[in-house]
Amino acid sequence: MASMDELKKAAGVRAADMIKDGMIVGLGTGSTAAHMVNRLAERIKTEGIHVTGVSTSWSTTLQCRSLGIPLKEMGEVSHLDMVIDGADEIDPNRNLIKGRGAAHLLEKIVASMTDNYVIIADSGKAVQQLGTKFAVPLEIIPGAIAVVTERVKKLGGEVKVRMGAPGKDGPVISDSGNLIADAKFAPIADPDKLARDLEHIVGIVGHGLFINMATKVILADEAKGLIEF
Ligand SMILES: O=C[C@H](O)[C@H](O)[C@H](O)COP(=O)(O)O
Repeated sequence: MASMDELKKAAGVRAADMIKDGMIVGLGTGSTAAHMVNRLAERIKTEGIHVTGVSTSWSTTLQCRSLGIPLKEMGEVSHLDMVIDGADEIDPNRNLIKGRGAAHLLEKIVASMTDNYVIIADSGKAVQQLGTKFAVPLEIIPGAIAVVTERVKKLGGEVKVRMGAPGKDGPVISDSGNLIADAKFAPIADPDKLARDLEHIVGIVGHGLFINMATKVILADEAKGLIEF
């Protein structure tokens, strides 16, 4: 029986093998994206392909540096040939919840730079409706936490500031210096509307709903192998 990690690796390897020589590629964050980055490094070494990455977090940047993957700064580019990333929930329309690792704001900026956005995951991430298992991660300007909590409540969500244990006392602070919180909604009937409503709340600089962004999903399933849609 394949472990969860083996399934994530299968999806990561499949996506890394889609990268072509000469591409500039956005590299996501998380345990599944890490497998993709490892495979990309292996291809750069063994096949001699020239690929430049754009990282979505300090975590991925450090991994790329240790593996010798050349990187460009996010602020230097406005178009990417491809972006590959993991997700926390994926619905049948390829809408996503992302941000378990607090990287969703930078991941969304990078994802907005491509029309080739590939999501990789084990099949346990597939849901019929977003919000089934996960809360919606928010990135919030610290001084706006009280007003954001009130406004999100009016939309039916319960906001909890995410705590940094075991590696840090107090709240999780994003790579951009903002507070991370999670807003729990009942399964989300209209994710597109909720995404727009959250964008209208001053003080929220990013949320983990990724609507109509992914162009391909690769799911690794124990019984069915790789599923693409
Ligand atoms: O902030 C983290 C990201 O959105 C991740 O891509 C997402 O949480 C999936 O991570 P993993 O592949 O570790 O489940």
